[in-house]
Amino acid sequence: MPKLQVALDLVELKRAVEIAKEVAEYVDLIEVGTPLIKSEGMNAVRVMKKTFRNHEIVADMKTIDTGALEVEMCAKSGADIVIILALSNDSTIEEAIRSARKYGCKIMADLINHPNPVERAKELEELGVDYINVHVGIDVQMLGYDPIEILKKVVKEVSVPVAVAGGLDVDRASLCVSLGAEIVIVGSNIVKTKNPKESAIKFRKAIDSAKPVEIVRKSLDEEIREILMQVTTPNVSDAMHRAKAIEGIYPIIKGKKVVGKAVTVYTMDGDWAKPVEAIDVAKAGEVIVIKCSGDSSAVWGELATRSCMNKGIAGVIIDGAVRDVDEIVKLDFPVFARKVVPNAGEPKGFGEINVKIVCGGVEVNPGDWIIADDNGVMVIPQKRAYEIARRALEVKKHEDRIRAEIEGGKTLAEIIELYKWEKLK
Ligand SMILES: O=C([C@H](O)CO)[C@H](O)[C@H](O)COP(=O)(O)O
Repeated sequence: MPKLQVALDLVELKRAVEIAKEVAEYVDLIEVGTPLIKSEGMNAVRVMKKTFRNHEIVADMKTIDTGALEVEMCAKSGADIVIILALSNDSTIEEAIRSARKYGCKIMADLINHPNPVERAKELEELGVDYINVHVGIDVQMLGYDPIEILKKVVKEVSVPVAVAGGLDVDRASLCVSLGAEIVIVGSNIVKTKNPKESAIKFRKAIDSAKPVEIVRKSLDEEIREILMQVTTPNVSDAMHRAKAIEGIYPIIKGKKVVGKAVTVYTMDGDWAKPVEAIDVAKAGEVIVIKCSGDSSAVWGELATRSCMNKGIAGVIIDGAVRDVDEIVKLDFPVFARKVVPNAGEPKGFGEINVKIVCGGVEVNPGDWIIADDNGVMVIPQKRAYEIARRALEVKKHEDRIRAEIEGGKTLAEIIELYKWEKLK
């Protein structure tokens, strides 16, 4: 039977124990994740062992040196399996194995970031590791990779049990088992969900009735759009290390959300020629972002909005002035602007379409992704759009779980151990 391992990648031990209690019935192995070990040390392993006597406890040390010492520490603290890095020198792996045999635990070698994972897996088997873990780490997952293709190759080459990890969802977990994985490791998609128990039950079912599910990937743009529709501008800002929104630009209609690639416009105060011409340039689902040299006369109004809607444009962001807002509200179309005025300017045709602009202190290039909601307008550089969208989704998942814990009656400071994590001076 395939085994399910929950990876507790948190930094707070109390929360980790609570989540582990919620899911214990449905998982076989409980992993003290690397962040938890770094935050709480061997005490985390001890507490997990004492709390979950019927489970195998895995210490994700990611050891790369002093194999014997690190394995000894973990084994004495109650770990049944210690994860070391396949990238380690052979002597570290051999020392870890010797120590494991002496202190009575098993070694799982993690292929994370190894340049030749299939060859290394064969060597690791020769060296005598007990498990091989085909793993794509969290940062690399954010670039769009998963462990499936490497897993397919590794399972054909080794006979030690193979574990798999790396942002697995229920379908991928099921697929991995059908491909031959014996341990499925799941972190985020159990631990960071609102209801870890429900999520663990879904994974349990999926791996116990594993099927070769076909994973159909959408186009990159479709994936980005789909993810951004699920998150908020605060999630995106957090994912970008608290990046700022376009300053001073807010929605004309509250409760609207805009997601799409930017068609940029530079124009003079009140000169509405280029903004209106941009409607002909933009494709359905795109967002027109207009930088005006001033905001005393409107460059946008009701008729432009109607024209925009005919083309299926997702929204308009104006670093300048708009008018006819009563009509725009009736049309229910998302327009964000710096200022509302009654007077329009003249269509003179100064400016450019699809050039670099700077709106409210933020650079916007054609093709950058825009996400706008009641909090403001965030710009995501095109090159990093997929990664930032994925990271924003992780932020959202983390918040979903914290929200559920607040609903359980705790304070935010308690949950995230705020006082402990204040910067030491
Ligand atoms: O090992 C892990 C990662 O390197 C952080 O320590 C994770 O536990 C592993 O990737 C499983 O978590 P998800 O990828 O979130 O499922």
